[in-house]
Amino acid sequence: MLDITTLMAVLALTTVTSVFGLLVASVLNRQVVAIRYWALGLSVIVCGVALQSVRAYFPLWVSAVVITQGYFVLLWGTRCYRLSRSSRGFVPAMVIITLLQGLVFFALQASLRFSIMAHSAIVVLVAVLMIVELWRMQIPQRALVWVWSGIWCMHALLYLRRFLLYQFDPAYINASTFEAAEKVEALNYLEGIVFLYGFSLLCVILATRSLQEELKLQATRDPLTNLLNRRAFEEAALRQLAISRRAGESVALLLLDLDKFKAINDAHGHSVGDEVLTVFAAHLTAQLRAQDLLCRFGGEEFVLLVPGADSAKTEALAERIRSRWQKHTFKTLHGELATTVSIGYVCVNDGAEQGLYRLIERADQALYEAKQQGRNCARSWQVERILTTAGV
Ligand SMILES: Nc1nc2c(ncn2[C@@H]2O[C@H](COP(=O)(O)OP(=O)(O)OP(=O)(O)O)[C@@H](O)[C@H]2O)c(=O)[nH]1
Repeated sequence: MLDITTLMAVLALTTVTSVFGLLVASVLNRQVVAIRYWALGLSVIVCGVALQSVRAYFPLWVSAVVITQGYFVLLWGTRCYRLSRSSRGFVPAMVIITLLQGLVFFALQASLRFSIMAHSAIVVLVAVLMIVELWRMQIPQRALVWVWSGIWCMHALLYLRRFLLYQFDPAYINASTFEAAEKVEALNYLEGIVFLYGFSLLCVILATRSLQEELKLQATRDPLTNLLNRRAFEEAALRQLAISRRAGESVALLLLDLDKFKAINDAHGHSVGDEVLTVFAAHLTAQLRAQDLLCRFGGEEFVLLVPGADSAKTEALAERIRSRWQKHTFKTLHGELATTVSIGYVCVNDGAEQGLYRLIERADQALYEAKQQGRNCARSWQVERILTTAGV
């Protein structure tokens, strides 16, 4: 049998090193909000355990509230991790949980057995929610989610066992002092050591993964509209064109340019201009299929690659985008604002033998035509005719 004093000393050391490691990691990974909560949660648990060790001066129910509170802070961190941002309402939520737990543990303070059972039930509940939170995320590295689940499952099972022992086993039921109860909990201390090291290591790995995702996003996305940026689009479009070429399928490329955008900026300010760009990006995204590639090409210009689209489909798509967009209105300080878009497109049936840059060049020529023809219209590079002149 393992010596309980040794186990407690190792557990204390583990807790201190884990908390220290997480605090350092939270300072180094400031962008990842979750790790701050995880570090804070473990620190709160450490404070609770410290209070427990000076129970001669502090009522035991206070340390029970503090320890279980720490678990809820960890849960809050995992929620922030899932949402990829700081979630509002942390302070009110924690105040409510503290009050509720305070009431429960204060009411149960006369019974060590029921206090320990309540403590165990709360830990089991939080452990289950910790697992659910991570599974709700679509993390591609499934191994991470499984290890996280394994660690929290083990923690939940140990506390469930503890709950059941205090419910049914006379040896535990009759342990009337904290010292006596501690002696039958060697397994919990042992698990605590594994849990703390495993959990803090996983927190650091998850934070690193989150940072990598963020960097990838910054490298491939336009920050204002969240569409593909030019570089990412070119890479994806070249890949798609090679696939289309092999399959011998048609492909369309559309260049879309918001009309008189400079005038919008000048009259209503840059923030309204930004709003128009964001809403236009959402307007386009809503009309596309998963395989279509949409990119903010620069300024108020967007490019769209539609695999498998023939001339008729492309014409219909361009017209749909154009006609629906002119119905959008924006509320501004100077009243309602409506904008229009000009579109130039090119459609090839031979699997895009011309290559990406040739297609862009041709769509650009068609767009130039559309602008020359008075804007708010779509022009094809092949068949030089205006699809509609509505609103011109
Ligand atoms: N608000 C905002 N404006 C931008 C952004 N990027 C580029 N612009 C502005 O977009 C305007 C583009 O103006 P122009 O290229 O003259 O085109 P236009 O006014 O739309 O005229 P036509 O294309 O001929 O209809 C410029 O004033 C840029 O400052 C952005 O991210 N946000």
